[in-house]
Amino acid sequence: MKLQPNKPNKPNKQEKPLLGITMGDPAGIGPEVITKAMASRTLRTICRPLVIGSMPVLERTIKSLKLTLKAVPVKDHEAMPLSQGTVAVLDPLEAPLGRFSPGVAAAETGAASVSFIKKAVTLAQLGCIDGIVTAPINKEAINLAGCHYPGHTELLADLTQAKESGMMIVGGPLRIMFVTTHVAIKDLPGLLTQDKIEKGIRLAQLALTQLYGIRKPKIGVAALNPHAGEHGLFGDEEARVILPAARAAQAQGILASDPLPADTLFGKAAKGQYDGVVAMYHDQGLIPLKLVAFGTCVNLTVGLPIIRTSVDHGTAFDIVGKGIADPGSLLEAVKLAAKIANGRKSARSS
Ligand SMILES: NC(=O)c1ccc[n+]([C@@H]2O[C@H](COP(=O)([O-])OP(=O)(O)OC[C@H]3O[C@@H](n4cnc5c(N)ncnc54)[C@H](O)[C@@H]3O)[C@@H](O)[C@H]2O)c1
Ligand SMILES: N[C@H](C(=O)O)[C@H](O)COP(=O)(O)O
Repeated sequence: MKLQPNKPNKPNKQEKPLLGITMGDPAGIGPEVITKAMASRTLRTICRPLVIGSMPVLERTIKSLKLTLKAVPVKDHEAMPLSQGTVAVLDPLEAPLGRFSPGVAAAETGAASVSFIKKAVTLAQLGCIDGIVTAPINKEAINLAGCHYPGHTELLADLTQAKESGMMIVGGPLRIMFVTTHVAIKDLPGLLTQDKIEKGIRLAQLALTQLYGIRKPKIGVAALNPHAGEHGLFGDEEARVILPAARAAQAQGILASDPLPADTLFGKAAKGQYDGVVAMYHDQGLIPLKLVAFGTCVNLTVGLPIIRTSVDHGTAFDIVGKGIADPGSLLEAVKLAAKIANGRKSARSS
């Protein structure tokens, strides 16, 4: 059997989606969470998994965790072993990854993690896989390797030439779309523009309607400053850019709120008053998310031409090699990618 391009016009509804799972930074906990997830029965009931990563690293991880799994190499467009107990691995590196220090950011492992992502994107674009699920990269390491991106989100947007895309993270009762991602707090006021906030609201609307099937989602738009700026007393971003963006979205029929004090908005969303929230910056949305659901949240890039989900955690260098990394978020990311892929297959065949 070959890793053939899937036929978009004749989808096989019975077949589980084929998902490429990128290893992330080999010096982080990516290999461990992938290996643990591969050993669980759940994963194979959801999808046909293909690990895109370093073969020797995966073999070492299986050994150190004392798991009865066998890593089987897969070359481009080649046979794919799918039985329980085997892990199909596509290693795209020209030479096997050499020795490296686990738990340390380095150019070599950073470069490897970028190669895994690029390979997965190519396979998804060719239709050989139905979507990609990414294990964590280390942003410092990819930058040491000369890949000057703040994260997967922006790299994937460029690789796929997405017109409009952005980061959404879902977990527990919260679905949060981010206007900015990895930026310094001191640069935030200059980076928050009406255009970017409108885009965040549009992407939240897209995800909530198309992926979650909510016909008229209620979207809470977070303010930036304490008490939503208190009429200019604590900042003018609300009046200058956030309110105009919210009003522009409202004029298009989107049920977006005016800017709301962020300290109470997330609690309201958690109780179901909002279907999703647009957060102005990383920690504004990620602190509530990770407080209520760390380990089960899923990061989703909305607006890409390919399916991409990811874990809610990073490379966790402090626990590498200890055998205690939790694969929960990876399993949730696989479930969501498979659900989206199945939905698209059904839509194509109906
Ligand atoms: N999806 C991604 O690629 C992604 C996501 C988040 C962070 N990162 C990157 O990871 C690196 C480290 O970031 P960080 O230290 O802020 O966050 P982190 O998530 O790596 O670690 C934060 C804390 O959570 C713990 N932790 C994380 N994942 C865990 C798991 N699966 N099981 C048990 N404990 C876990 C760690 O041990 C650590 O104490 C950075 O380079 C960051 O940019 C990547
Ligand atoms: N902000 C995310 C988190 O903290 O979980 C993560 O760093 C996302 O990064 P990517 O753009 O690499 O998905």
